[in-house]
Amino acid sequence: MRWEQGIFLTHLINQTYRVTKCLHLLPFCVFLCNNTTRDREDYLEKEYFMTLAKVAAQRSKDPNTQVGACIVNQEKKIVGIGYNSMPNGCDGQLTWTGSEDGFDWPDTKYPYVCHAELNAIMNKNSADVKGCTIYVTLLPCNECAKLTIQAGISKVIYLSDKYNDTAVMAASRRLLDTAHIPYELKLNFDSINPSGMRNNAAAERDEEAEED
Ligand SMILES: Nc1nc(=O)n([C@H]2C[C@H](O)[C@@H](COP(=O)(O)O)O2)cc1CO
Repeated sequence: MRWEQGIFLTHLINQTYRVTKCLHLLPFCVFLCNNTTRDREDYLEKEYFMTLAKVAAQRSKDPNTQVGACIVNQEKKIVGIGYNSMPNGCDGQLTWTGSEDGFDWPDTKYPYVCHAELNAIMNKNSADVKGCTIYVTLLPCNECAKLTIQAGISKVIYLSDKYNDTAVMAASRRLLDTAHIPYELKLNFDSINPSGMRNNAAAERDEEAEED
């Protein structure tokens, strides 16, 4: 061995010794790297937007079914939000009567109510909603499916399909399928009504009546 090689070897041994002295810090460095430089992976996305749709639903004055919708663009920005309501200026002047027996169609809410999807699209704060995803707490009806298609929305995520077996929803699914718009049932949320405020209030009233 030449003397230059000797010096180099001594230097190498010295460095290795220094590194091994710090090896106990390695797990800490890995922890730091994992926790400070990487994005969290379990952040909310679909649940976040669906929760906003659920909150919007709570603004509805429909005593029977409250629906909310939240439209999100490809940058994951909210561009529209809405809930089922009577048309502007018509609050308190039209009935909320639903499908109860004994009422003709013009005397129910159905010809008049603006669905959550329509309101979310109309409330948009962007030029259009092309390529957006709509989060809606109830599967869109055929009229809203048409609206969704014509507005250029490219995906539907819904929470409840309580009217799944009706002709209206069959037509809606046919429309969405034909227009190649995927619709996805977002599970792991309570259905829209059981824990709703109206029902809680009704349950509380029932409990109070039972106590009296
Ligand atoms: N996708 C939907 N968006 C909506 O905003 N709605 C609204 C219209 C009515 O106000 C209510 C349905 O009333 P009911 O038939 O469950 O008492 O929900 C309904 C659907 C489903 O058809």
